[in-house]
Amino acid sequence: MAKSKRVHVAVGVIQNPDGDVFISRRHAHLHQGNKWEFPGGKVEADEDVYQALCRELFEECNITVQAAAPFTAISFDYPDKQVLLDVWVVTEFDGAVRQQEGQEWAWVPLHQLDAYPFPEANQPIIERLQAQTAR
Ligand SMILES: Nc1nc2c([nH]c(=O)n2[C@H]2C[C@H](O)[C@@H](COP(=O)(O)OP(=O)(O)OP(=O)(O)O)O2)c(=O)[nH]1
Ligand SMILES: [Mg+2]
Repeated sequence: MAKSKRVHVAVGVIQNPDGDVFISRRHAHLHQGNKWEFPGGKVEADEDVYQALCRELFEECNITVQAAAPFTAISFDYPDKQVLLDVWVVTEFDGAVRQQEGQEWAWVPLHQLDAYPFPEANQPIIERLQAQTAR
């Protein structure tokens, strides 16, 4: 399949002061439905990935991102879709995180992320987050 078919997705890792990560459960009818996800969505034609991250996190979580750092990028081929997950750690934001799209949500300690079924592409993201805080 042509490389141009790959969907570029901005993904945000949002942590609270305890280090717990905010995740939501994808609606059943969507691609990778019922799996848990980090907030985010597709980069639109008129924006760069950081703009997409800010827009998606406002739309989905009601926060205004003030600063974020690139964390990792995962290119993954599902049988039905090719994605590039452009993952950022949100380091500063205004507002209180609130799921805006009726999805189930949770704040989860890093070591408990394995208990939540994520899309296959997320596995290296989760491992890397957990490795950072392993002691
Ligand atoms: N947001 C997000 N998407 C993920 C993750 N892991 C993963 O494989 N994906 C995939 C699922 C989808 O194919 C794609 C993101 O699409 P999306 O449905 O969230 O896009 P969007 O928010 O722009 O939604 P829409 O406007 O198309 O309704 O990336 C993840 O952790 N977070
Ligand atoms: Mg989304």
